[in-house]
Amino acid sequence: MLENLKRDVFDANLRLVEYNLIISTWGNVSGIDRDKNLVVIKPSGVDYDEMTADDMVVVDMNGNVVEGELKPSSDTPTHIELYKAFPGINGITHSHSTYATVFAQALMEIPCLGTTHADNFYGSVPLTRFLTEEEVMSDYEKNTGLVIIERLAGMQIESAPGILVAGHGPFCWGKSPAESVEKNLILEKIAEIAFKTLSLNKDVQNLPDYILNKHFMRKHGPNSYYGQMKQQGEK
Ligand SMILES: O=C(CO)[C@@H](O)[C@H](O)COP(=O)(O)O
Repeated sequence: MLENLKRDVFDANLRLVEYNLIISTWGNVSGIDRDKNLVVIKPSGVDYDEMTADDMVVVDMNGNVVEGELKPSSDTPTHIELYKAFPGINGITHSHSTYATVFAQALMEIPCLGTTHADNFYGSVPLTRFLTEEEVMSDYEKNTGLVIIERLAGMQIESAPGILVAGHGPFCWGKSPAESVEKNLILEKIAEIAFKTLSLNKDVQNLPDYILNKHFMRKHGPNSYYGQMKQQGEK
């Protein structure tokens, strides 16, 4: 079942390796069939060079395996919570890409210091809080999804196609599994540039709002959430 989506998810997972966003079996990419309300995700702990499209695991929105011999990614509950909360996304990538993970472990949002950042993220790349001990012990992966949703409350998903989970790493999303990987690649480059910029000048100021707005609106246009808000005279 869902052979085409399995192939898309498989190809997207291989892109994590191709783009050097992961090592070992770190990270995972999933996709969702919104008509069938089923998620396809990478199997847990399987080497990418041994993985096949047929190994992709199909789960329902409660995380129950509908098809697949292997155990679904350990982060499956996180992916499911994000799909439930954000109906506009159809692909999710989680990795431990180096510079994004450095900011996540340093408990720092990635400040908007330049135009390539402004083209892709409206302002700083957000950071979640740590999960509480109770959240970790009760349902770690589901609660990881819930703290992401909590942090993004009031924001538009297109304005921040990715987030940093405190002490953990980045989660990114898009209209497809492939797009969610591209967002992680962009996030990782933005994080690297910001890290090196701050290493040169720790007191550097953020990009002025008028440049941020120009770039974000040029890329996302007046029909985007922020385009409409700007037209209504709000931030
Ligand atoms: O976040 C983590 C571990 O911190 C996971 O991304 C693992 O690194 C990969 O787990 P599987 O997808 O293989 O279960």
